Amino acid sequence: MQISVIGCGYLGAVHAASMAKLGHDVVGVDTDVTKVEALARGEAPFFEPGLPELLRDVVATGRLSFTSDVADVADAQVHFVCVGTPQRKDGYAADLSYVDSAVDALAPHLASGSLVVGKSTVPVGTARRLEQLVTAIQPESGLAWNPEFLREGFAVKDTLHPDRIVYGVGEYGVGGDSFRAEALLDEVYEAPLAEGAPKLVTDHATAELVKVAANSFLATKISFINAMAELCEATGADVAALADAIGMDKRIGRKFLNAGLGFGGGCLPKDIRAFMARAGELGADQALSFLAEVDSINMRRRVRMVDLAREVCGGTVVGRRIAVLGAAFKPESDDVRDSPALNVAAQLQLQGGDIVVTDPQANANAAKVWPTLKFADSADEAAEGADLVLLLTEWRAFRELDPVSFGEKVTRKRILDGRNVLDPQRWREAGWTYRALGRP
Ligand SMILES: NC(=O)C1=CN([C@@H]2O[C@H](COP(=O)(O)OP(=O)(O)OC[C@H]3O[C@@H](n4cnc5c(N)ncnc54)[C@H](O)[C@@H]3O)[C@@H](O)[C@H]2O)C=CC1
Ligand SMILES: O=C(O)[C@H]1O[C@H](OP(=O)(O)OP(=O)(O)OC[C@H]2O[C@@H](n3ccc(=O)[nH]c3=O)[C@H](O)[C@@H]2O)[C@H](O)[C@@H](O)[C@@H]1O
Repeated sequence: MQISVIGCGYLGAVHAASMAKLGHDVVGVDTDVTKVEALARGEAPFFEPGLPELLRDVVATGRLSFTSDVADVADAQVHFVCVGTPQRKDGYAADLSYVDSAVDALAPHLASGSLVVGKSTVPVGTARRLEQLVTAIQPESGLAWNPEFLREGFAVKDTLHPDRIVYGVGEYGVGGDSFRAEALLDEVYEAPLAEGAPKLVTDHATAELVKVAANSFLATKISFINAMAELCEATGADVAALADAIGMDKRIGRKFLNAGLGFGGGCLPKDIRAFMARAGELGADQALSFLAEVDSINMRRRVRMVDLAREVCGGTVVGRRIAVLGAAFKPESDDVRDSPALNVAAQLQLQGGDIVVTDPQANANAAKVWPTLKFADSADEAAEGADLVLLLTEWRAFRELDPVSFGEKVTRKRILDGRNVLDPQRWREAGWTYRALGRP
């Protein structure tokens, strides 16, 4: 099948390459010409495990190409919209300007019988509005919403082998027939469906809500355990043991109960805020008032880490050399959007600390956001002469540090484990002062 993917960022580049891997003929479209040129050479413009190999593989088959001109995709039967929906600068709502301009630019090129498929995360109601816009220009077309649940760091695997596939089909569907929209998507996802991925077909609004509800639930789970961490800190209890114990209840589950610095990234924080904003517009703000608490518990973790660093440094960080291990919002990613690690590093620098950051993949992106920070190529280099070490993104290289040899680099053996991933006993036995969020 001929497919286009509009917007080739973290989501779209992986989606385009994966669809070509499934055997489709795919054209990726992006307004960023540099990105298009890199992708056309088969180079991933960001770090994502498995993506470089996949891109090289499918670009070489000729099934995947890239363009910055949306007119080039007029022959496609299915068009996936994967552009960004960041938080607006003037509040919590999602900025839909990229989605609107992508669909506006695409609509005049839609062939009869083609389907526009939204994958970006949008406020409920967007699909219906866009469907009216699209069918006004090409009445023999339709629009479906097919939310994406991939995780950065596992994006290729999550796309090729999804936990579930959700289609939100419209009232009209292609040429007035919503079954046609479903049939086209079945053809796109033939391989994962044949592998047993569950499929859920619903209306536009439910599909849009499934996505933000899932991210809100994940965010709530993380803030729940971080609220327990606050209690643990007040009582001397251990949140890691608590998470293990409650997680053994199959109804609760241990996943997404890792307490620490909390959630960041280009999705969870902005999605819960956009969801609250949309609920307000719909007159249902009370229903989601708990998400404001989820957000503030999360943001408090960053403040707590900064306070703890100051406390361990004897009341001030002014002039203290602090090594920050991690800048990405999570391991296996170079994404620093709303990164808790980078936020803490920046706050400590603003308070007068002499901060050296190191991240296996995200140094360059972090330097674009905070050019005044110093960056090192390794944990050892960052730790040289440090008065304090902060582990803020749990890359394997940091989790596996040897406390004995690492201890030889620093001036003072003090470490704050912002992700609860080190063995406190081992580090203490090697002479370190070990502190973590939510642990005695
Ligand atoms: N990053 C992730 O892991 C996931 C993201 N999502 C959602 O997917 C959407 C995209 O997210 P990311 O890929 O992370 O964002 P991103 O910022 O990495 O990528 C967006 C891309 O769209 C391009 N673009 C903007 N306007 C365009 C236009 N008019 N025509 C063509 N290209 C255009 C940009 O140049 C950029 O390359 C968001 O709604 C996000 O919430 C959903 C699931 C996972
Ligand atoms: O909509 C999206 O873009 C995606 O958002 C998240 O994926 P992602 O942002 O890649 O990363 P997660 O693995 O969910 O982690 C998010 C943040 O939560 C933090 N986290 C995660 C788990 C945990 O137990 N504790 C915790 O603090 C991570 O460190 C990270 O900062 C969801 O997991 C995906 O299903 C979704 O598709």
